[in-house]
Amino acid sequence: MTRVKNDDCDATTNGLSDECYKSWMMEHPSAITSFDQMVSKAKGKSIVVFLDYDGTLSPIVDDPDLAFMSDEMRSAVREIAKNFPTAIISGRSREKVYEFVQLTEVYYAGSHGMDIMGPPHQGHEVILFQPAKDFLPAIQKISNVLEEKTQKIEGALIEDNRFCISVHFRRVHEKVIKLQSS
Ligand SMILES: O=P(O)(O)OC[C@H]1O[C@H](O[C@H]2O[C@H](CO)[C@@H](O)[C@H](O)[C@H]2O)[C@H](O)[C@@H](O)[C@@H]1O
Repeated sequence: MTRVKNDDCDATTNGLSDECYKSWMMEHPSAITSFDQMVSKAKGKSIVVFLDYDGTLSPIVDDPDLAFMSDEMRSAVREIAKNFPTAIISGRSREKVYEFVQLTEVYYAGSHGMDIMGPPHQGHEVILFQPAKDFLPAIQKISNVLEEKTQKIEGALIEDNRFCISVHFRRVHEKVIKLQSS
């Protein structure tokens, strides 16, 4: 198969082309289908596990407040964290992800990494990393503008993720989205 250079693979409104997607998959194969290769490459190396939350540990649902994780999934993550340092990275606020996950033994990176907290480790206190703290007033202003701009759009929802903001349009009718973008 011909490899397509990453520079030639910009995401378009239709997503990546088949060619680009296949090429990307060659470089980033599924851990499930390449499990043996992954294990052999990991030999002698330190392994750290990074997990996404929405759509990975929880199903995608219409209401972001109802994206609950199953007990089975929670147990699986707990088992992973017993064996490897484990982090959950999310666009959500760190507090919200913790509310869903409820595990003290993992690292949480909320707001796309702008709010990182590590578990207490070998007598040390929890690690907290919040590089965008000074920008909170500006982020709040942006949130207010977004609230104002979207309040008349039926189904639109603003989610305050502390160091970043999500504008949800999953429940906005397709016709309204087309109208707004034209
Ligand atoms: O980095 P992630 O943890 O994947 O966060 C990305 C966004 O996830 C959430 O939104 C997505 O899941 C919702 C619940 O299933 C769904 O309703 C929404 O349409 C998805 O985009 C979260 O609510 C956002 O704040 C995150 O940015």
